[in-house]
Amino acid sequence: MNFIHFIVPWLQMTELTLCIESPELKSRLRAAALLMQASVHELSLIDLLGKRSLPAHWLLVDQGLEQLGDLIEHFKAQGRKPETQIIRFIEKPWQEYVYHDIPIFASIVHPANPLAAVHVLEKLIRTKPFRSGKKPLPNSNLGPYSDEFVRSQPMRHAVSQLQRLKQLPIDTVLLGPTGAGKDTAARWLHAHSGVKGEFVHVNCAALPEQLFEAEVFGVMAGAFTGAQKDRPGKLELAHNGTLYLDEIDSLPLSCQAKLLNALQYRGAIRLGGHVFYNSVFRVIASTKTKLETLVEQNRFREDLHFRLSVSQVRIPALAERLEDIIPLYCHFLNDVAAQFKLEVPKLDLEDTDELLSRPWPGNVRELHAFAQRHVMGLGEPCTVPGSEAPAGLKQRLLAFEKAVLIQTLHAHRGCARLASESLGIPLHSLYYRMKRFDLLEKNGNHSDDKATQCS
Ligand SMILES: Nc1ncnc2c1ncn2[C@@H]1O[C@H](COP(=O)(O)OP(=O)(O)OP(=O)(O)O)[C@@H](O)[C@H]1O
Repeated sequence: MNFIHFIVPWLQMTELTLCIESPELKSRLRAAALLMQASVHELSLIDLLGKRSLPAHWLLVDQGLEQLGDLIEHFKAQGRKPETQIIRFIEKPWQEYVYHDIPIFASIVHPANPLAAVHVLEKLIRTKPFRSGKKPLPNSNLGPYSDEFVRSQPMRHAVSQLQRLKQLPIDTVLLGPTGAGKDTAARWLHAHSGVKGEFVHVNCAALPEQLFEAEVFGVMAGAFTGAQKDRPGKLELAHNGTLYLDEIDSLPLSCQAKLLNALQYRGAIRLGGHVFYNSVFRVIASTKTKLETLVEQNRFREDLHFRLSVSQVRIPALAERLEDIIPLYCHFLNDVAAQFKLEVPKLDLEDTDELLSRPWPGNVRELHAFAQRHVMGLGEPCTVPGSEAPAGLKQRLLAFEKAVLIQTLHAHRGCARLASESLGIPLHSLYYRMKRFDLLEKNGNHSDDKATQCS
């Protein structure tokens, strides 16, 4: 009730026109208007088309884009620029991302109750300009769990668990399919944990069994041929920080026993050494398969599973996160376009349908790659209206060459020397082409220093 008392005096001055077909939505909005004590008119689309100018400052509609287009054309034909702000109610969140030429001030997903309607209207009207129909979201600083793209229930649940766990120094297992965002979650937990130490990544799938002890526990000089210097292990490096055991489901049983001891006693003895060292760290482990299942199949030690699984968070597959797909995709389109100073492609309903109907076996990683290809115009992921291929063969070849350069530079993190080697062209020739396509600034430092660092 406090909320209503607070906003009512301000909203009393608001004039709303409802042009709403859905009876249910109409009654909710009427109730909302009553709560707001706003001045309300109700008009059908036909009534509106019969008028010479739009009637109120705020026009609330639930019409399709076609009818809205007719409406706008009608007022344009009258020689008047409609000054009314249109708020469109939509059924599904992703419809908001369909860009069009209709000047819609904002889109709201059907509010569930009158109070919610008051809340969204108040917020929108106050924060003008909230979102234009054409411009994608400015999102360069959004964290991975921004409300903008955590809309689905399974992901919201995962994020709320991560929020709870972030400052609890307990070991955590992240479960999820490839590319779903386990690494992202682990880094986020570390970054928000408030600890001073490092985030130390151990890729258990890529670690040969024979090197496990040397890598994880460290080595003393002379421990084996080639061990010329003392080298700290990952366990030591993670002191006061986080030890991230990526793909722990791939760790051989023999290594699991050694790891269990080290986790139990929070320390180890370097290979070839005699002194036990202690290390304080939090363990985060990621797995694609449930550890319980691996235990049942005798592929994972039960005691290690119990040791690690103090808490568990499941990062859902993208296919379970339908509501997140379009906002995430728009975020990636923006980011990639900003990174390479390219145009942000438009999306239409067909694109969104395609994005929502794909199975996404590679999850967020695949969606990201899809957005990269889309921005660079490589292998059209969706039909993009208004982005026809360049007319002549020469232009097409040039566009292709530019896209290949951008992709290669990106793959080598902007290192010109590695990119030139990968493309099989001399460095000076790569610089010449980068200059020609105005790519020199876009990829940051391409100095020889940088090139040397990349070796
Ligand atoms: N919430 C998110 N917001 C933005 N980008 C994300 C998000 N989740 C994942 N990504 C991106 O998706 C890609 C894959 O994510 P990540 O490496 O975290 O997945 P993973 O589950 O650890 O994959 P794998 O099991 O194959 O190692 C990365 O490029 C990451 O930046």
